[in-house]
Amino acid sequence: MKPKTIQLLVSVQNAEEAALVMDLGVDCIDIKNPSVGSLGRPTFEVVDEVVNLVADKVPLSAALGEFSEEHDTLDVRLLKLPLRYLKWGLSKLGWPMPFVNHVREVNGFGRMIGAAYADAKICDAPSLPKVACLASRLNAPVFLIDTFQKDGRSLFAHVSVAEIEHLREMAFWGDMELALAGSVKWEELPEIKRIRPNWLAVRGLVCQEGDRRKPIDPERVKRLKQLLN
Ligand SMILES: O=C[C@H](O)COP(=O)(O)O
Repeated sequence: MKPKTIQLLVSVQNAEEAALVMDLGVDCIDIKNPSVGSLGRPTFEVVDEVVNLVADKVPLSAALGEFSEEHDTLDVRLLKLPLRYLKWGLSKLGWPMPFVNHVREVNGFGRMIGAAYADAKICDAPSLPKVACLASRLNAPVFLIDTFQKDGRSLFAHVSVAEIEHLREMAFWGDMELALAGSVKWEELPEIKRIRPNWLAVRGLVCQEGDRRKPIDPERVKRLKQLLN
């Protein structure tokens, strides 16, 4: 039996990049503002433009920012858009009840991703296993491991392969898909293919010069797609 392919999610910062990666056949388009953080929130206007452009051709996701600092300023119109996935960063989140209540209030069950930071200690976020349990209880469709600090170090600088494999099992029993992200590098792709998450989520890797704030380079997307197959 042919092993399942790892699906590719690419984070875009505007409709132009969304059109580009849609043509290149990515499996999910994530909308974010990389210049304001790991899960930097895009404006409603940018998300709306991407939604109108992509329609229902490719599943969409949007980053909402860091819950502890930005949930008061969320433009609720974002939640009404047809986005398959939503993700809040959980840095500085001590007691998770306000987050749990928020997911209930916005009826985010089934589309709020459990986004965990591999460098949780640096940003005072709940640990990876804690987010995995929380996400499963909130009926999250996906458990994502990303990095908070975009300082050139990938998720593998903070979490071992054995830990990721354990988390993959937790995700499986929690009925969630596993997504890996966090400044992933070309030379780490064989390890990622060996771990075989459901999703690989990238931004920096497919941007010009590997810089997540620069525009997406189509050649890098093509190369990544080839290497994942
Ligand atoms: O959702 C995934 C992130 O956009 C990953 O970004 P990155 O590859 O620049 O760390």
